[in-house]
Amino acid sequence: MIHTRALTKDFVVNRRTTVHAVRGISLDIGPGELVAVLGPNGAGKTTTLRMLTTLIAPTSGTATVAGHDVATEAARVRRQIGYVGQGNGAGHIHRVHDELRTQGRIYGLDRAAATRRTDELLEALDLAELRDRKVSDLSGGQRRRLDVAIGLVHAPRLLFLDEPSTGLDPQNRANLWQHILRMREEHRMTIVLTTHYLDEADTMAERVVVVDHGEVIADDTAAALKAKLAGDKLILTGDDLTLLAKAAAQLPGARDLTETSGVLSLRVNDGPAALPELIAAVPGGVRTAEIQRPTLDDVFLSLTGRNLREHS
Ligand SMILES: Nc1ncnc2c1ncn2[C@@H]1O[C@H](COP(=O)(O)OP(=O)(O)OP(=O)(O)O)[C@@H](O)[C@H]1O
Repeated sequence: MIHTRALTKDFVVNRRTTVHAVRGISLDIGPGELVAVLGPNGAGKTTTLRMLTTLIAPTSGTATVAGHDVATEAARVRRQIGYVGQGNGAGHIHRVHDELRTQGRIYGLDRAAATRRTDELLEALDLAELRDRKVSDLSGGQRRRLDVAIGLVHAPRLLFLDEPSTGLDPQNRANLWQHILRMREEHRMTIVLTTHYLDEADTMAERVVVVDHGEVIADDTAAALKAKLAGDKLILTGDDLTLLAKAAAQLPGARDLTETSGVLSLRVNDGPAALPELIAAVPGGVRTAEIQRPTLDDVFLSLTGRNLREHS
C-alpha cells in the first residue's frame, strides 16, 4: 500500500540554513495495516505524512502510495487516500452536514451520493444529532470526529491521521478511537497515524515506527520493541545486596544494574521468568521484588538516551 525508498525532505529556510526534516526514510506498509509513527517534536512525522499525501514534494527518494507515485501521479494518489491533518480543516460557519456534503462534492461525488455518504458518516461517527450545528459550535472531540468524517467522505482505502487525538481528554480519545477502529473494520482500511501519545501507539497500533531526527530508528510491534530494546525492570531488596547483585548479574539479559539506598534495580529480558530463577539462586536472599514492564518511553530511551515525553 505504501512503499518509500530513501525519502528525504529539506526545507531551505534561507541562504545559510537548510532543515533536513526527513533524512532517507524507507518503509513498506501493507494493505490493512494500522501503523503508528511515533517520535518527539520535530522528528519529521508530519513532513513524512505530507509527502505521502502529496501536499509537499520530496527532495529526493521515491514513494508510491496505493500504487501511484506521489511525485508524478499526485492526483491519483489523492483519490485513494483520506487525510486528517493536525489543524481543523473544517470551515467555521458551515453547518455540520453542509460541511461534509461540500467535501464530498469536492471529491467528485454527485449530489445524491454526497448526501447519502454524509448521512452514513454522521451516523457512523455519532454526529447525527449535531447535523444542524455550526462547525464552530462543536466541542473539541466532536470537531475531531467531524475531521475524521471528512477524511473518509470519499471512502478511501488508506487513511492518514496526523495526531488524531491531540488535545482531547481521555474519554474523547477513547471515543474517537472506537469510531476509527470500527470504520477500519467495516472498510478494511489501511491506517497510518502520527502520535506522541505513547499509550496510544502502544495499545492501538499493530506496528510502531519510531522516528527521530528524520530517520526511522525502530520498526516493529510495540511488544517486540519493548522486549528487544527495553526489557523488564526488576526492583529488589534483600539482606545482602552484594550477594543479590552478583546473582542478578547472571540473569539472562541482565543490564543497567544499580544500587541506591538499599534497593537493587536492573533490567532483564523476561522479568517473570528471571525472578524465580534469582530466588532459587539465592535462597532467602530476596526480601521484596517488583517487576516493572517497559513502556515505549523506555524503548525510546534505550534507542536514543533521551526520553520521549508525553504531551497532554
Ligand atoms: N515549511 C517548513 N520550513 C522549514 N522547516 C520546516 C517546515 N516544516 C517543518 N519544518 C521543520 O522540519 C522538522 C520536522 O518537522 P515535522 O513537523 O515534520 O515534525 P513532527 O515530527 O511532525 O513534529 P511534531 O510532533 O511537533 O508535529 C522540524 O525541525 C520543523 O521545524
